Amino acid sequence: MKCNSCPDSCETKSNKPKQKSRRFWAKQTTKPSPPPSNHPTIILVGSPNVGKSLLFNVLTGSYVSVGNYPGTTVEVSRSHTIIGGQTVTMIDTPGMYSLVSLTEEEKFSRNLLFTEKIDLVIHVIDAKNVSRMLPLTFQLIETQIPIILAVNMIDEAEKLGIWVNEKQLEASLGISVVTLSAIQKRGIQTLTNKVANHVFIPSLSYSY
Ligand SMILES: Nc1nc2c(ncn2[C@@H]2O[C@H](COP(=O)(O)OP(=O)(O)OP(=O)(O)O)[C@@H](O)[C@H]2O)c(=O)[nH]1
Ligand SMILES: [Mg+2]
Repeated sequence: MKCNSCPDSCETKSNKPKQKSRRFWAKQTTKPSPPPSNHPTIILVGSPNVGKSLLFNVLTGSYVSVGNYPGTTVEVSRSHTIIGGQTVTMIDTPGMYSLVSLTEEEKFSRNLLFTEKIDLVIHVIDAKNVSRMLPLTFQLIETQIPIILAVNMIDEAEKLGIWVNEKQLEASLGISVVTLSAIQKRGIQTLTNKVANHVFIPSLSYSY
């Protein structure tokens, strides 16, 4: 559209090239689900900026972007890895605060839980803000998909004098809990042991 009061080169509102919003980008790049494989599927979910992608990289040896700001991940990443001697499919997701989702990214993550055959959810939370992140844990428990609560960033929490009692949390929530630091690779072996127990020896898992 031409602007009547300015030279031709003027960019009126409607002439301006439209920028791709992050939501648009997320919509376009999230790949459709691949055909179902026989491997157990494990999905990493949680609020933005809690370390899901770094944990995904540590667990799978892949490289997906990690950044110190919420919303780094805008597309779903998948990778195969060996846990307990067997192949599993691991999925990294955009951050979400709630299953009652509002943003496009949150909807992607939530929909994956209900459209794919998920064998285990790893809910990643920040050890510095456990109580703030538990509402999503409760919502995930309600889905009845087996769940492990991964309390990440214990290195930062410890510096602040915050100590997360894994056993106490397990007892009060009735689910497996692992405290870890993805950046220091602490707690990773405990996590993979618990993942293997859930996925390959379901009788050893918690029942809700
Ligand atoms: N100190 C510390 N930093 C961590 C740890 N895990 C992740 N981080 C840092 O936290 C920031 C966020 O990590 P990401 O893996 O991008 O977080 P995310 O949950 O994938 O974030 P979104 O993609 O926005 O949902 C990065 O700067 C990581 O290096 C940890 O255990 N300790
Ligand atoms: Mg991420």
